[in-house]
Amino acid sequence: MRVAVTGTPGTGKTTATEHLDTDLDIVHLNDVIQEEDLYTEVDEARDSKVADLDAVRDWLDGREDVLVESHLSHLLDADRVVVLRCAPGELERRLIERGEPSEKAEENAESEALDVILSETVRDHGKPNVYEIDTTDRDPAAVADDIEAVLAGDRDPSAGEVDFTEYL
Ligand SMILES: Nc1ncnc2c1ncn2[C@@H]1O[C@H](COP(=O)(O)OP(=O)(O)OP(=O)(O)O)[C@@H](O)[C@H]1O
Repeated sequence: MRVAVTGTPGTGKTTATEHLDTDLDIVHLNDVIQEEDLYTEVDEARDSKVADLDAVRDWLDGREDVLVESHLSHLLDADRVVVLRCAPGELERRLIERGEPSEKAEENAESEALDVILSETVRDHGKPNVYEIDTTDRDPAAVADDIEAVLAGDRDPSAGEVDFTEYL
């Protein structure tokens, strides 16, 4: 089984997946992209690298029973996709606290309010394979418990129930 855990930067994918108790191999994809040079170019303006998704797919090919964590993971094949959500104000606060520039924090908060990643996920994977989890005001261990429920098949699919449009 391949599970993707996606969500806007700051929703807590890395932190929550570090708390998981699972037999799946956890792939922190952004680290792999850096370490294995799986990018096509460096975006100087955003101080980030543009991932080479074909190279990422090749790297993942043949790896069974993985949980792939990244804001890009929903762009890859997966059996189930977990989309972590966070209220935009709290998301911005988390990113600033992590040391991100305010522009980047604001941009991500707006993207979260607009459901960008959720929409892409539903478009590419279909609603029955999507599991939305709101992380606002929840600690990482509780979020990890919810992800474990998805892995165990104990949680129903959901998409669009979290509504942050009041922040727009
Ligand atoms: N449930 C939570 N409650 C409060 N703060 C959290 C929670 N989860 C993560 N954080 C904090 O928010 C920041 C972002 O978390 P994290 O790096 O796990 O997000 P991410 O979604 O993996 O981001 P990226 O896509 O950039 O890797 C970190 O400083 C982390 O300590």
